[in-house]
Amino acid sequence: MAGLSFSDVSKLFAGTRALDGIDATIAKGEFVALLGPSGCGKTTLLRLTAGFEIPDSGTVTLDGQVLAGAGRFVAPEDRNIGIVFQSYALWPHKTVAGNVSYPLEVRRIPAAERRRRVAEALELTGLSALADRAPAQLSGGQRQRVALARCLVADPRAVLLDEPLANLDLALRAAMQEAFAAFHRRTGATMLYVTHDQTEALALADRVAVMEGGRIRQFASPEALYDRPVDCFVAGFVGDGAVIALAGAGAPHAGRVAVRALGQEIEARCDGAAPTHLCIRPEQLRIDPAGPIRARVSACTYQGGRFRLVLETEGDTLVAHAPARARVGEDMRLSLHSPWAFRDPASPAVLRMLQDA
Ligand SMILES: Nc1ncnc2c1ncn2[C@@H]1O[C@H](COP(=O)(O)OP(=O)(O)OP(=O)(O)O)[C@@H](O)[C@H]1O
Repeated sequence: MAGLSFSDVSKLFAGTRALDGIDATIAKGEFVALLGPSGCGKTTLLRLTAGFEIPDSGTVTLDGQVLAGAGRFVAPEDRNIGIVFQSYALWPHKTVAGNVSYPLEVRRIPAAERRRRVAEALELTGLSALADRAPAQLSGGQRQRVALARCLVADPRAVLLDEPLANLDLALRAAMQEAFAAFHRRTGATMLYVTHDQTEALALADRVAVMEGGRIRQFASPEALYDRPVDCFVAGFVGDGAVIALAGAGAPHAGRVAVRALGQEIEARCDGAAPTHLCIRPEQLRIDPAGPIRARVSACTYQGGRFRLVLETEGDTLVAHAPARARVGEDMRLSLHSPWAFRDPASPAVLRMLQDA
C-alpha cells in the first residue's frame, strides 16, 4: 500500500547528526506518532517530510512519488502536505471561515466549491457554529481546530502535526486528543504526529516510532511498545516500571525463559533471543505476604484510585501499585507475574559476545 516512506535518511547540522539512517514506512491512512526526548530528531524528520529541510542522504517517498533523494527535490508548496504547528498561525483579521477558505482562494478554487469545502471542514472539526468569529474570540483548543480545518480543506495527501497540543492546558489536551482521534477516523488521512508526551502518543497513534539520537529505536503499536520493548531505552522511556539487568538466563523456549533477577529464579516472557534485561511493569508486581521478593517502600504517591509505590530491593528499584497508602520505610513482600525479558543490543554482555565472535 502506498504511503509515506523513509529509506536510509540522514541529516547532519554543523556536526550534529540530527537523523541517522531512518528507515520507516507509514501506510496510507495510518496515524503514526514520533515520540522521543528533546533533540532526538522528531522535528527534523517532520521538516524533511514537509520539504523545509533537504536530507543529506536517503530517500523520502509519498504515495510512490520521490519527494527528496536520488537527485530529486519537490518544493514544499508542490507536495500537498498539510501542517499543523504548535502556534496556530491564524490570520487575526480573517474570520474562522475566512482562515479556512484561504488555501482554496490561493489555489483559485471557484467560490461555490470553496463554500462547500469550507462548510465540510468546519463540520468535521466541530466549528460550524463559530464560522463568523475572529481568532481572538476563540479558546486555544478552538484555534487549534481552525488550524486543523484550514489544513484539511486543501485535501492533503498527508497531515503533519508538530506538538499541536503543547500550548493547551491538561483538560483541553484530553478533549483535543479525542477530537484528533475522531477526525482521523472520519477522514482516514495519513497523519504523522510529533510529541514528547508519551500518554498522547500511546493514546492517539496506530503505531509509535520511538526515537533517540537521530535513530528509530522501535516502531510498533502502543501495546507492543509497552509489553515488549526491544531495548533498555524504550523499556525505560515508554510506560512506568523498572528495567533491571539479569544475573543469568536459561535457554528461551516457546516464548518463555527462566531468568535470575532480584535474587530469584523468575519465569518471563521473551522473543527467543537470549535475554540480558527484564522490564517489570507495575501491574506485574503484586503485594503478597507469601511472595518471594523482599522490598522496602521508599516513596508513595496518590494517583487517583490507587497509590504508586517505589520499592527498594537489594540493588534494584521497583514500581508497584497498591490499593492503600503505604508508609515510607515499610517492608513488603512481592510476587512477580510474567515480566518481559529482552536482549539489549548495547548491553555489556551482548557487546562482549560480539567482540569475541
Ligand atoms: N537548524 C539547525 N541547526 C543546527 N542544529 C540543529 C538545527 N535543527 C536541529 N538541530 C539539532 O538537531 C538535533 C535534532 O533536533 P530536532 O529539532 O529534530 O529534535 P526534536 O526531537 O524535535 O527536539 P524537541 O522535542 O526539543 O523539539 C538537535 O541536536 C538539534 O539541536
